Amino acid sequence: MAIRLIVGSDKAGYDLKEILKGELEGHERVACITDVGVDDPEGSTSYPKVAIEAAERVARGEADRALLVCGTGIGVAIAANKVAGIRATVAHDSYSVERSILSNDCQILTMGQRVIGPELAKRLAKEWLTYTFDPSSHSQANVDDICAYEG
Ligand SMILES: O=C[C@H](O)[C@H](O)COP(=O)(O)O
Repeated sequence: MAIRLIVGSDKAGYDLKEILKGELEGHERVACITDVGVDDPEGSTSYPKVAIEAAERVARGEADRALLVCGTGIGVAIAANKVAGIRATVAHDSYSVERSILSNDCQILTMGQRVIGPELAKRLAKEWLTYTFDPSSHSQANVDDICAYEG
């Protein structure tokens, strides 16, 4: 099933967010893209506010996944993980991107504009879309333990 995707960033991630949005628009695995900001390179909304807005939309079932960018990818991951039910991680390599879905069933992938180049980021984002968590895999029990802690 095609993915309803959210993208978002602070100003430190704006350029890469725009590049990734452009790359994924019209992708066969993407049903739609909702951009929760920032809307320009000087946008003043903080990374926690953008990340929490995106994560809450995913948690409410309004979108399936989010791709968030800040300077490092760390801040948006920390903030998104504060939202109940959300599993978010920064990843800048192919194996971690794969395992974020297949091991951890993460709904949110984050990247850092100051860390990764745009061509690798585009490739990883497209790879990310090809993976689907298998609830019959052994990894489900691990994810269940995370969910059980959240209550
Ligand atoms: O994780 C935080 C991000 O990298 C953010 O874009 C920049 O945060 P800073 O300005 O506090 O370094």
